[in-house]
Amino acid sequence: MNYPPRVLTIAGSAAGGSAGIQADLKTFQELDVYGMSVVTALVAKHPETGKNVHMQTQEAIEAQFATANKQVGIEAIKLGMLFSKEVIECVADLIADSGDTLVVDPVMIGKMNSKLLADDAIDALKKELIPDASIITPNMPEASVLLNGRNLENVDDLRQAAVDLHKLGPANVLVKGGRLAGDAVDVLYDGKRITTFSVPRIDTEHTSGAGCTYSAAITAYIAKGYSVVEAVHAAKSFVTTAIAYGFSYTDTVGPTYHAGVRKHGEAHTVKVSN
Ligand SMILES: Nc1ncnc2c1ncn2[C@@H]1O[C@H](COP(=O)(O)OP(=O)(O)O)[C@@H](O)[C@H]1O
Ligand SMILES: Cc1ncc(COP(=O)(O)OP(=O)(O)O)c(N)n1
Repeated sequence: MNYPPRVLTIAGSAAGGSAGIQADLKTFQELDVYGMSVVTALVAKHPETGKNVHMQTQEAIEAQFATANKQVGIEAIKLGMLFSKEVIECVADLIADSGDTLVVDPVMIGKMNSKLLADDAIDALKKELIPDASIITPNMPEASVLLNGRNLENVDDLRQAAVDLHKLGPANVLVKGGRLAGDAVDVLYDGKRITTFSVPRIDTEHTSGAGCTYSAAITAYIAKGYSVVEAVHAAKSFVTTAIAYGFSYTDTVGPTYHAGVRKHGEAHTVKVSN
């Protein structure tokens, strides 16, 4: 029997279910890879104290990783919210010799404005994890922070950002243009060639967790044997359909619909150009 590829997300738990570990595992399931998790923190706002980020101990992080690694085995790893310098250093140690595909989503701030990376952790992310990544997937504000505050406004800015971020050492850089005016264009740079992936912007505010869903889908497709370009193409199509069927149970920004492709048939068409 052929078993599905084993994929691990190391990220924060988003209690509301739209992002983080929850988005990653839903995406892994939709794409038929075997999902496992290391929870670094719980993100959930306490109604009285207002405390939003509840860190897990280093011991708990190490225990989860050891379980996934020894009891199951890992083909690909996705990193999401790590929050602190200490967790980044711990995760860097844990995965140091893994040789697995490594997708780094440099999560910093959620769409609801929750702070998901401490200021003093940015340098550690740049030095300890990004250089070893198979691909990094910053959105525009994250790319801007990684480039020391550079202003990014249009697709040409995204192209230059991808080229400059590549100098930090990752094999591939995907800068996501979710916040561009007009079409939703993402730019991939592999050190030699720029490829752009574009879809018409969908008129919705329910995009919570879109970035997590996208990077989880990229991880899943690479684990299934796609090249990086093929994986980004397929993942962009998957996340676009998830965004198209995004919804909300309340009057706040709602989740993307991870089951969009399964429930509604064909995934969205993505224009790919060099
Ligand atoms: N309204 C939209 N219509 C279509 N695609 C979108 C829309 N908003 C974001 N995207 C796409 O969703 C993916 C996630 O991007 P983004 O929202 O920028 O990430 P993040 O959730 O990390 O902030 C990207 O492919 C981006 O182009
Ligand atoms: C626990 C947790 N991790 C990551 C995010 C950010 O998710 P992302 O898909 O990058 O963007 P938002 O749409 O949520 O801003 C999160 N919110 N929570």
